[in-house]
Amino acid sequence: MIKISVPATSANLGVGFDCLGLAVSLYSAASFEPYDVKLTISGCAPKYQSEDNLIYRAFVKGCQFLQKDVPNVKITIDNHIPISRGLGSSAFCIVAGLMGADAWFDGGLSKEQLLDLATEIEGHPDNVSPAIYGNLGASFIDENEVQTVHFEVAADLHFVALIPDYQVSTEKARQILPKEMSYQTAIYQIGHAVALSKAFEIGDLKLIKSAIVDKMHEPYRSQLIPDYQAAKEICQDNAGVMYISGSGSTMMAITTDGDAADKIISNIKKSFPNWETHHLSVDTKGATAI
Ligand SMILES: Nc1ncnc2c1ncn2[C@@H]1O[C@H](COP(=O)(O)OP(=O)(O)O)[C@@H](O)[C@H]1O
Ligand SMILES: N[C@@H](CCOP(=O)(O)O)C(=O)O
Repeated sequence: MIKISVPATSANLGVGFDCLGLAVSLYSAASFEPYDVKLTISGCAPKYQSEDNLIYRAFVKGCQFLQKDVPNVKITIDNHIPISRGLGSSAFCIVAGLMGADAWFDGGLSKEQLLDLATEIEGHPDNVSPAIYGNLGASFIDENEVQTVHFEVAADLHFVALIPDYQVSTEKARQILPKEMSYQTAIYQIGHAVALSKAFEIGDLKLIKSAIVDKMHEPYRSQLIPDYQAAKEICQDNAGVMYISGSGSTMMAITTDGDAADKIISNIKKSFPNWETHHLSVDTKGATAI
């Protein structure tokens, strides 16, 4: 049996819209086995148990790229990444499906090929890059070729995923964004994004706090998260800083102190007892066949 484990990913990191993404220590896995009918899928809601399933679609794309007939397959999902919450559940599906096909045929796909194929399906590289490589990825697309570089993140940074009990669809969160932005805002974003990447690498929380403040998507998307302001205040009151993870609804807190992370969790639980929270570290390995 082939089993692919993929880390959750937190995209954008504030100012790095569609470019920056971080792999974190929360994992989902998908297993692939030969079967006697075309397709059977378990471990997900009935609405995802069809040929439209994103893991299967990526598996088919992987087979086609390797010029192999798509085999009958049983897919079993062991899911821990909440769906449509801004933690890269779609990147998990895409990377797992492609790597499943590669392992099935011993196809020898390079990570670069995997990243190109995964980005083609996802449309943006910021989740799939760290899902494949681990760590913090900075990526861009040039004439259909995806370029990515990786930063190791300082080990003393703590991440806390604050996951509301409501979803935000990535599609809707992209539609509400303005079509243009000014030169002035572009200059602001570039300077902040470059400084933020360094701040993560050296673990400088003071610099993270000023560099992470986004003007490109977060002011618009915060309107889709009714509890954004309250969550932000809880993080700030407990020596942390917070950004919208991916397109939301998850908000990610960063601290340099385990006690502060625990305080953020207990205060969030008091105000929002139905939210899920996870105290996370950075995943350094990316997706693996296990
Ligand atoms: N465990 C899963 N099982 C089946 N489909 C999934 C799973 N996780 C994610 N998906 C697919 O990915 C979509 C969510 O993608 P998206 O809205 O981009 O959210 P996210 O922010 O979690 O990546 C779902 O609608 C579904 O098609
Ligand atoms: N850059 C994308 C990232 C979406 O991430 P997801 O985890 O919400 O799928 C965006 O912000 O739209």
